[in-house]
Formats: sequence, structure tokens, C-alpha cells
Amino acid sequence: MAERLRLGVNIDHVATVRNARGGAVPDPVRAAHLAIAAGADGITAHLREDRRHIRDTDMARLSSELSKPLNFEMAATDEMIALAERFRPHAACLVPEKREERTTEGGLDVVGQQAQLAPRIARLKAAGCRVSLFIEPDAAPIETAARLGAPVVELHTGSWCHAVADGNAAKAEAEFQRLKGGAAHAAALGLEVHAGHGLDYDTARRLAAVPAFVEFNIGHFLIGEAIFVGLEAAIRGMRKAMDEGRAGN
Ligand SMILES: CC(=O)[C@@H](O)[C@H](O)COP(=O)(O)O
Ligand SMILES: NCC(=O)COP(=O)(O)O
Repeated sequence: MAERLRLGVNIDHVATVRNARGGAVPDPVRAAHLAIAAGADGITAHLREDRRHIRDTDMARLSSELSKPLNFEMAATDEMIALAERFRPHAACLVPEKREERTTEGGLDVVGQQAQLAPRIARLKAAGCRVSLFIEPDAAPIETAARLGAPVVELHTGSWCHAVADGNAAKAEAEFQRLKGGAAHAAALGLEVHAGHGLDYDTARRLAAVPAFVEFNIGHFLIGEAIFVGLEAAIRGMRKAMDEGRAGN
């Protein structure tokens, strides 16, 4: 039987709510435990350089407490690599960061940054982390990721999700085919293929029909949905959507 499409729950925006008042609640680590109890296959947390949401202490607790894999998202800086060497998460995903961005705006420039990325990927591997590169679903970054020795790529789904949300059917179809082709290309190179950014129930269900994808990392939509239905129901709803999509329903 084919391995189930995995769901990684990103808890960043529980920390966004916590930080709004500068206190200790809601606790993102408590959310991580609840997400796992609700069926999450792993937890993703993005320790940004500006610490706008997840903080070092959150990452330390997640690294020591979780019963499922932790995917530590980070910029490819020496500061973050050193933290990954200290916390030793199951996985590390290198993402682009701009201080002024509201959220991630695209994939890592792996083609232009090969020289800087290669030693940092080596350090993460030496620390026992499964390295993932968050990239655009295009041939050049996919092939470069494979050459750099990253075993995993996470394809940026934001452009497709925005086109769907905007009702731009032509652009949505073009972006979906870009993701489908990128996933097949990455898989053919032996890469494990993940997807993330902006996914909701509908887009997760549709994307799950692409067999090359092994894992989705989903956060903002789930935390927003949890405000209305609770975190467990939101996650179970996403699990159902992904299973339906994978089964072709
Ligand atoms: C790379 C990606 O799309 C997300 O995992 C990232 O965490 C988004 O950044 P924010 O969580 O700060 O919106
Ligand atoms: N890498 C994508 C991720 O972890 C979650 O992105 P989003 O669902 O919060 O947009």
C-alpha cells in the first residue's frame, strides 16, 4: 500500500497570537502536542531572524518534547545553522527571509546561492538533520537542489493558491501544471517532494491528487480555522481532505 500523504502542521501563528500580548498563552508547544494527538504526522516551526512569532525557547521545547518529527524552518544563516546544531531537529527546511516581508513570498534562490548553501547543507547533514530546500517548482532550482545533495524539496504553492483565491482560472491552471510537472521532475531525480504555503482544504485536496507529493506543510489556514472549530477538528478536516484528494474522490 502506498505511504499515506503526510501532514506537517505549522504552528507559527499560534505564536503570533501569543506575542500579540507579550505573555505565555496561547502556547505553541501545547498546540504542537494537540496537533499530533489530532493526527499530524509532524510539526513545522519557522524560527525567523526577527523572532516575530516562534522563539528560540519554543524551538528548544519542541526539539526536546515532541513525539513526532520536528521540521525546523530557517533562513540559511550561520546563526540558524548553529541553532539547528544545538537543537538537532529531525528536519531542517531552508527558506528565504526578507525582514520586511509579511510572509514567505517565494522559493529560495538555490541557483544563485549554491556557494553559500553547500557548506550550510553539509553542516545540517552532519547534525543529523534531513535537509529540505523550499523552492519554486521549476527545473533549475529542482536540479540545483539535487546537485546540492538535499534529499527533500518543498515546492512553494503560494502562487497557485493566490491564483485560486483570486478566481484567476487561467493562472491557477498554469500554476497547478507547474507544480505537477515540478513534483514529477523532482521525484524522477530521486528527491522526496513536499509542498507548502497557503494551502487550505480545497487546494490541499486538489494537490493531493498529484502522486509525487509525500508531505504537505500547512499552518496559517489551519490555525485560522481552529479559531472557529478548534484545532483538532481543523486538522481532522485537513486529513480528510488530503485522503479524499489522494483517493481521487
Ligand atoms: C515557507 C513557508 O511558506 C512557511 O512555512 C513560512 O513559515 C511562512 O512564514 P510565516 O509563517 O512567517 O507566515
Ligand atoms: N512551508 C509551508 C508551511 O510550513 C506552512 O505555510 P502556511 O500554510 O502557513 O502558508
